[in-house]
This record gives sequence, structure tokens and C-alpha cells, in this order.
Amino acid sequence: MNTSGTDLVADAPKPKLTKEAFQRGLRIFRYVLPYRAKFIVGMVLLALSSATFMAFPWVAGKLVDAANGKAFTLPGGLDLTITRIALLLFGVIVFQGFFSFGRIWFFTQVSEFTVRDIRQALYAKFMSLPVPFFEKNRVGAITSRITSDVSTIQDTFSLTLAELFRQVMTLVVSTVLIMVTSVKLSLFMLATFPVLVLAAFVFGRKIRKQSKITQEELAKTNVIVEETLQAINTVKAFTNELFEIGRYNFSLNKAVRAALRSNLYRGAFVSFVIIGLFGGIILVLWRGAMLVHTPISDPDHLEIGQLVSFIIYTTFVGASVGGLGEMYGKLQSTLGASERILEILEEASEPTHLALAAGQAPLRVQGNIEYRNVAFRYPTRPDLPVLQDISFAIASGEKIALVGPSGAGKSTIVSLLMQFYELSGGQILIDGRPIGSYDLTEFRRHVGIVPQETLLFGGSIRENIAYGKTDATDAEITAAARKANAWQFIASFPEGLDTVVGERGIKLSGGQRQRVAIARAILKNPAILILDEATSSLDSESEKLVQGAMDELMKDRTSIIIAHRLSTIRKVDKILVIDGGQIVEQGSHEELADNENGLYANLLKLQFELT
Ligand SMILES: Nc1ncnc2c1ncn2[C@@H]1O[C@H](COP(=O)(O)OP(=O)(O)OP(=O)(O)O)[C@@H](O)[C@H]1O
Repeated sequence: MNTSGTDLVADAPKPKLTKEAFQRGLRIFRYVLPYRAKFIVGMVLLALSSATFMAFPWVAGKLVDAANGKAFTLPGGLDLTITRIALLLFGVIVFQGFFSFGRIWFFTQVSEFTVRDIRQALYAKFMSLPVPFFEKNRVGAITSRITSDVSTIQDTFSLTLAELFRQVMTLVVSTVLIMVTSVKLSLFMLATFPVLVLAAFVFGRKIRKQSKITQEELAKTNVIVEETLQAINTVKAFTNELFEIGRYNFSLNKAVRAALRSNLYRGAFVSFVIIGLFGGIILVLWRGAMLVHTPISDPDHLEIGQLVSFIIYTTFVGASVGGLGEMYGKLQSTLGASERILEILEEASEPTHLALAAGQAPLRVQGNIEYRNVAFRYPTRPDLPVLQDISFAIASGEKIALVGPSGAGKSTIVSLLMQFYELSGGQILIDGRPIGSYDLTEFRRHVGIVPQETLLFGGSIRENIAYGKTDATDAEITAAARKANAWQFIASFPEGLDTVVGERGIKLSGGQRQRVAIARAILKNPAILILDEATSSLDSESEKLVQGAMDELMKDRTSIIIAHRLSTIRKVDKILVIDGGQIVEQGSHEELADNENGLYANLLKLQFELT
């Protein structure tokens, strides 16, 4: 029994084992269906190994009887000597070994394949869920679905189910066998021993709760240490050393008190197990010995061998009663885990698809964009209108810039074009058609994005550029890198395109990362382009290279630039000035700069002063 207080699944909520919870949780079994043949073989082997396990005490009892001078005669009339019975016993064990091997092998296959399928389904689901899902749920919580919840289920398929089956079978068969041996002694045993085991189990759970309290108290003292050491300057500056020492001592004493209390229970538990459980066995032994002592003619008389088997079966009964109690907790965790997994699998996906449907012609997009009275609130903050009445039009091949203070809504405007969110009002038209009427995957293929902060995936520069077109040839990748002004720095690395970047590789500078992102977008060759300028300033050399790459990228494409440095957008066709989720001014650079009281002219002045 686990009294150490380490309860691995304690943190996950556990549903009550109701019929509904059971039925809902059982739906996870549909992932086992493809492997049902293996599952059935595993079950048969499990039954066989349990049966041989159950035969062991019986044969062992016969061996004791044979030692006692009582021959063991098989139904065919064959007398078994001590050596033969010992060999039989050995045979039983060998069979059990083989059956157990087979059971583990088959159940492992079922659980590994099932869990692989569940993980695949979950990951595919994650990929297809809409962006708001990831804003409403913490990433940690989502990833624990695919890690710890799936592991819980794996344990169930590989161990818990088999254990459950074995415990039930052991309990039933042991009870029947001892009943056959001696009804009187069985009833006596069943009235005492399992009750003691159950009491021990309940006691054990209480102790685990107590140890958890101790751990929590100890964690609190650690928080004090961590906090104060991290902010040691603040502690010293406020001369609060004594105050912190007092706080720590108080918390530590609380932890010690909790630990003492928990160990008091633990000590009591250990002595309960020793006195109670072993006492129970002694009680049964005592009753059994009395029965052995009765004359053979007495209907209740027991042979010594029978008593030996009886005692072994009794420990089996005790172990399975305790085991079933533990199983209850495990089943709860499994149901909880499978419910959480199914919940995600049943979330609505975006209408994306991975491959082009047969016979479907590739979508053509000219790149005419029109926003008509677009209003928007983020699903996570429905009370806050982020965009109101946004209307503008861009003809194919035109370039516009969005400028405005931080938090005005510029990034939001472009993320709506990607259809990451549903509009709260108004319409977006592409080539005169509502954006929602396009096939989502096909449409996104025609929109390229160079984000503010380029996240490179761990891997080579080649892989990172080819992310824009996964089947690109080396020549295409090199050409894109050249156009993006990235070739110079890539060629300067000894490993060129194979240079590993990301967590385990070299770190590229901000300007270099952006040029990789631009090369990616060039490869993708989209009709519509979104450029989110980096806020952190680059040095002038790097900026010139990035700007040149952007100009190359924007050629012949409808482009929307989110600009933070106004110097970079003088050449655009139109500038939209956004403030508080609305378009407050629009026009060319000259027009806006001339309007002295306007926001744009003010922003321009501010930037000029700063530089
Ligand atoms: N995913 C989100 N969920 C909820 N609110 C958001 C989300 N993204 C942005 N917002 C809010 O929407 C408003 C507009 O943000 P947005 O990022 O569009 O501004 P921005 O003009 O692009 O700012 P910046 O120039 O600083 O990038 C802000 O109030 C912001 O807090």
C-alpha cells in the first residue's frame, strides 16, 4: 500500500463512479476496437495465467499432505509421489510464467497502439482547432492532455484492466475454493480478514491526505525562501531581514507540526497492519488448527495440507480486496482522463482540410480586399470592442500601411484577414466575394505573413525557409534567400543552408530572422501579403537589407504593412491611421503630413524628435 504520500494522479479531478461517468468514459474504448483480436488473446492468456496462479496453493497443499503421509491420487487412479507433486508444482509455475509473458506482450501491443492512435487524433485535433481555443485554454493544460492524461489511459489498457480482472477472478475463485475446503472456516475468515484489509485501505488513504498537507506546508516555506532570495535587494533595502526570518520560522514550524501529525498516523497505520492484519491471519490459523485437531470422523475435520492452502488463499483474498480498493481510485482517474480527452476530440474544428479534394480546381485570388463596417471583439474578452466600423478597400497590387498607437487594433485588423476569428459585425470581401465563402485552407494559401517576431523552428535554415513551400527545391530556396537579402549571411556560415538554428543551434539576429521569414513568404508566393514591422529597431545597415527584401517581396502583391517606423512607408498608396479601434485618418503620406492637427502629423513629429 502506498503510504509515502506520492499520489501521482492526485491533482487531476476525479469524477464519481456513476453510471453516466462510466458510459462516457467507456467511449475511449472505440480506440481499442481495431486491436480487439489482440485484446481478446491477451484476456485469454490472462485468464490462463490467473488459473495457474490459483492452482498453486492447491497443489502446494497436496505436497504438504503427501509429506504427512497422505497420498494424492489423481482421478485416473495414478498415485503421485512427493517428487511428482513437486514436479507438478513446478509445471504449474512454468505455465504461469509463459502465460504471463504472453499476456504482457499482447496487452502492451494493444495499449501502445491504442495510445498512439489517441495521441495522433489529439494532435491532429490541436492542429485543426481555431485560434480562440488556444487563447481560452492554457498551453500547459492542453499539452497535459496529450501527455499525462494519455499516459493514465495507457496504464489502464496495459495494467489496470488486467489487474482488475485478475483481482476479481482471484477473489471469486479463492472464495469458492476455500468454501469447498471448509465452509465453517471460510465464513469465519470472510467475516474477519477482508474487513481488516478494507479498514487498512481506508486508513491508508487518510494517511496519504495527511502527507499531502505536509508537502503543501513544506512547499509554502520554500516559496518564502525563493521569493526572498530572488528579491534579496528589496528585503535588505527595507531592512526586513528579521521580519522574513520570523515569517520563515513560523511557516517551518507549521510544516513540522503537520509532519509530526502525519507520522503519528503513519506509525499507527504500521502497527495496525502488523497487529490487525497478522492478528487476523493468526485468528484464522487458530480456528483452522482447531479444525485440524478434530478427529477424522468429524465432518469439519481439516488436513494440514488443506489448512496450508486455506491460509495461502486467505492471503490472496486479502490482497485482492486491498487491490480492488486501489483499483477504484485508478478507475476514477482513467474516467476523468478519458473524459477530458474526449472533450477535446469533440471540439469543433476549423473547416480546414489537408489535401485538395479530388477534382477541385486550385483557387485563384486576385487580391482585391474590402473591409465593410467591420466590428470585432476577442472571444476571450467579449465585453471589449476592439474594432468598430472599419471600412477600407485595397485594389489588387496596391500597398497600404496601418499606423497608430500601440494597442490601437492594427494587428487585429490583419488577423481577421487570416480568418483566425469570426467577425462580430460587418464583412470582409475578397475579389468581391465574402471571405467566409472561400475554402479556408485554399484561401490561407494565398495570404503570406511576415510577423513582428519571427519564430524559427528548431532545424536547419533550409527547413525554415522551406516552411513556406515544403516541397521547394534547393534552387528555389537559394533564389528566395537571395531575393530576401539573406543569402550573404547564410553563405557566410560554414554549413550554409544546413546551419542549425533555434533552440539547439545558433541564434540569428533579429534582422537575419526577419529575412528568413521574408524568404519563407517569397517561396509561398502569395497574392496578399501582411507585413508586421518589427518594433525593436534594427541597426541602419540591417534595416536597409530588410527594407530591400520587403520591397522585393511586395512587388505585384496586395500588401498591408503594419508600420511602426513611419520613415518606411512613404511610398505606399494609402496610409490608414488607426486609433481606439477606428480609422481616424486616411490618405497619402503627403496629405496626412499636411494636416497639422492630425494624429499622423503628430506621430511623425514625435518620431522625428526621438531620432
Ligand atoms: N488575442 C487577444 N485576446 C484578447 N485581446 C486581445 C488579443 N490580442 C489583442 N488584444 C487586445 O486588442 C486590442 C488591440 O490589439 P492589437 O494587437 O490589435 O493592437 P496593435 O495596434 O497591433 O498594437 P501594437 O502596435 O502594440 O502591436 C488591445 O487592447 C489588446 O489588448
